[in-house]
Amino acid sequence: MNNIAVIYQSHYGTTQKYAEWIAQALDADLLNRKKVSVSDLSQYDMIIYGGGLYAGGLLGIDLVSKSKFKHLVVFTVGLADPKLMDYAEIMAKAFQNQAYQPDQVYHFRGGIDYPKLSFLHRSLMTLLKKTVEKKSDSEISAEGKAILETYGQKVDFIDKEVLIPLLTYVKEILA
Ligand SMILES: Cc1cc2nc3c(=O)[nH]c(=O)nc-3n(C[C@H](O)[C@H](O)[C@H](O)COP(=O)(O)O)c2cc1C
Repeated sequence: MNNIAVIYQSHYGTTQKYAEWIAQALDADLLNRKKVSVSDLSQYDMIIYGGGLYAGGLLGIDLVSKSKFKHLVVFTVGLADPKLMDYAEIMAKAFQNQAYQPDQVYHFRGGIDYPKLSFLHRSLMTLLKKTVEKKSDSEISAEGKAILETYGQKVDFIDKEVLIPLLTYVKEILA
């Protein structure tokens, strides 16, 4: 089997959980983005990078968005339902160099646990909720909808099954 690194950046563990499942299924190295630099990655045939979505940005993506790798697969983990989301703007911001894009991108749903949020994150969510509430129904984005539906609660949408397309793709490419 080829050398694969699964790298993640996660504040509250949902992205980390998906990364752990992927690494386990592919017998890959699991690395915390905060503990690696680009030079550590040259030994791998494939990099699978996963980051949590925070205020429309993909955590830690600069690690892999500026250097070229043999194979790069990216996954995002957010609160909004991926079936309702348009990720074009997020991915355009994450990969500003149009000439270099990941081979594949996947979007998974995480969760949120309000009592566990940091003061800063909880304040931000309160602010976001107030902004969303001022909008008319037709103006509310998928993220806004998810904030209103889950505000103040503990919700967990993580699901191992959603990884099947990513795992199938990687196995085919590196077969
Ligand atoms: C301050 C804050 C901002 C967030 N912004 C977004 C967002 O823009 N889009 C989204 O889908 N989810 C957003 N979320 C939800 C997180 O992406 C979600 O909780 C995810 O599962 C977190 O991943 P982690 O547990 O790996 O940190 C936000 C959460 C917080 C606390």
